[in-house]
Amino acid sequence: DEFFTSTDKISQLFGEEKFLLATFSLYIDAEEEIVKRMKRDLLLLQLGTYLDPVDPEEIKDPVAALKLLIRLRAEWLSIEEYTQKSLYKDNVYQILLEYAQIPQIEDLEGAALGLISLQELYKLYPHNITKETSLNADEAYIVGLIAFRQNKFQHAFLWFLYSLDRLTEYSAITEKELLRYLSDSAYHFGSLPVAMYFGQRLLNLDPTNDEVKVLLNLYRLLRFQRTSNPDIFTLNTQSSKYETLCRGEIDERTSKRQRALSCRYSTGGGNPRLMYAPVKEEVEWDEPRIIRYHDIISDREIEILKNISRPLLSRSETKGGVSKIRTSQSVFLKDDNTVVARVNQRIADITGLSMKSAEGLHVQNYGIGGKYEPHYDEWDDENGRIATFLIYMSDVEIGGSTVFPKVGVSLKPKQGSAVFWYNLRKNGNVDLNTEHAGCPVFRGNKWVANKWIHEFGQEFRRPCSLSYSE
Ligand SMILES: O=C(O)CCC(=O)C(=O)O
Ligand SMILES: [Fe+2]
Repeated sequence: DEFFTSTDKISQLFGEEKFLLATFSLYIDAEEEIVKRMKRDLLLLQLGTYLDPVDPEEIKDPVAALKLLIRLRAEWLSIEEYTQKSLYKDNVYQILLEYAQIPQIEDLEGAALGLISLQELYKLYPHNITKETSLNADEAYIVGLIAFRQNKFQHAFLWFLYSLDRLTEYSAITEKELLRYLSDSAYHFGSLPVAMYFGQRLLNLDPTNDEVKVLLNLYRLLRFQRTSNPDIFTLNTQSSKYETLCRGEIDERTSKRQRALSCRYSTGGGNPRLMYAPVKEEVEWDEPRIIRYHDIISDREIEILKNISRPLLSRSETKGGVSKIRTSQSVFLKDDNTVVARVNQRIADITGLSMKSAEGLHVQNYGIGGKYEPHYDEWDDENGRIATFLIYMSDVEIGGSTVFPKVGVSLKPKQGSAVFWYNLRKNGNVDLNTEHAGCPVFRGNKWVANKWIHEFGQEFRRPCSLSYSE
């Protein structure tokens, strides 16, 4: 409205002024109320970390790692809700918060799926895997929800059940929501009586819930049409050879054959650099020949390699790009660093192969349940990956072995040691028995470094053969 052209209108403004100031005062009260709420929420968050601390040492436990991701994300969401509404736009703290490193939803999903793949491999129930670090009802619900969205209905069911068991008055998730998810996941898994049981419990709590009434009627009808009724309470997954090996189940024949293999000191065929410091060489398998070299890299060199790699790590890829079959981060290091160059030289000395056409040293760190499913290192190249030199830069407490499912071999990571094998036979064909995998890491931080050695330059070092069988 226009005021200056009418004194009558101007006199109305007196009332307006009173209103303005009174409202401003109320506004400040409301802001104060928000500050109070922020302080209360901060206290709750602090209390949460105090009562249920995550120890950085414990991150090698997959549940502790997942818990930290879930909590950080939840904390961030509640802080963000306030700061986005804040009066003080773009103040320094808001900017600092914006740049904080917060796990994304994909992190939670990946971590929960890593956990579930460990449960599948080792047949672990939620109460088994949370022996060291327990999850509260809300955290367990999140794991269940991620499993549900990935159609892993049995695991979803078991996690919802675990959550229901831990429900308290402080939980954000409610009994009704959990019962609904329990019923739904049992239905999708195919266990109709269980779906009906939890549906009925929900209806008892919430008698006016018409949707559940409809569902229960549907389940009753379906019950007579369906024949199978799988037991949702018992984990019963079928295992491949890869999974059995990862669980550490080695058959008697394999271990007998392994015991017959030998161990010796080697000078790399009289290499002057190895004459006075021969390497400890152990034959891990005869066909394909897999050799383990002990103490070929020092703890100090390992620390240096980890330190230069840390800021450069990014999600490892496979032939088809980023993939669920390979969950690790890695980086190819350039040869200009002295430690990298020294390690390259040592590999050349030990293997007697030329590093001229080799790839840069590839440092790799695995995540929660991190693995690399069975694959060949050779990518059908003209100048193929003739051999692999795999250095273990850490021990792994549980899981994380390198396994060869075709021949039944399992190699346990041992810090400072390396394993070596030829991917290609002398006739240039891929040795199909060199298919291998990095097993899911169950507990520990697994670091490895690969050196992929290529064909070009090896003509006189590893003579070719025209024979079909060599
Ligand atoms: O981590 C392992 O044990 C195996 C790694 C591997 O096979 C690869 O990176 O190609
Ligand atoms: Fe590999």
